[in-house]
Amino acid sequence: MSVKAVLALGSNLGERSDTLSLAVADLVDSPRVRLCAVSPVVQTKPVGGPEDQPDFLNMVIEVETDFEPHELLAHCHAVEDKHHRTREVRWGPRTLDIDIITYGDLSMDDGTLTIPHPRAHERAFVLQPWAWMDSHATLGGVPVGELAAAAGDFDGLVPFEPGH
Ligand SMILES: Nc1ncnc2c1ncn2[C@@H]1O[C@H](COP(=O)(O)OP(=O)(O)OP(=O)(O)O)[C@@H](O)[C@H]1O
Ligand SMILES: Nc1nc2c(c(=O)[nH]1)N=C(CO)CN2
Repeated sequence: MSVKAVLALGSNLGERSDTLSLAVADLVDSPRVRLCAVSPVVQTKPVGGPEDQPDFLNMVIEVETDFEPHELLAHCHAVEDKHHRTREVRWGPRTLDIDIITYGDLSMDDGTLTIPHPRAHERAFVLQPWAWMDSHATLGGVPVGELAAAAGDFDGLVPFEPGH
């Protein structure tokens, strides 16, 4: 049985825009994942972690998949690893981060995987591109555009214009 899932991607090291494009292609380069929707890319101020790290590019995608949640997480980690993701500093700079935001209407927390993502509701860098991708999307019953506007990092977000 297939389920719709929302994935959030972020990059603040290297060729950020290329990395996001390649990562989307890698994520859907599986017969078990189908791309349904892609958000605009936004440039965002880093939230948490070291203050001197570069700005992020962020985006979200919606996929349809028959991966179980942990299989999908492993698939995301494999794509992160392909793009040389390292894990040294919590919320530190990274070439690529992929988070599972929602998986159908599943709610789970088994210590390794929490769905919906536990910080998504307070992150404009996830919520605003999501609202632009899907104007009807809700999280916890609230329109994601409303959550984005109320998020502390909303003012640090601008549409990304390649070449600027
Ligand atoms: N919904 C989720 N999506 C992705 N990873 C998750 C999720 N829930 C729990 N995790 C766990 O979080 C671990 C750390 O993930 P990661 O290194 O991407 O964190 P982070 O991006 O630095 O911080 P944050 O979790 O705040 O986005 C993963 O290995 C995974 O086991
Ligand atoms: N702007 C921005 N800040 C972050 C991001 C991110 O993707 N964008 N990811 C984090 C950990 O997942 C922590 N902080």
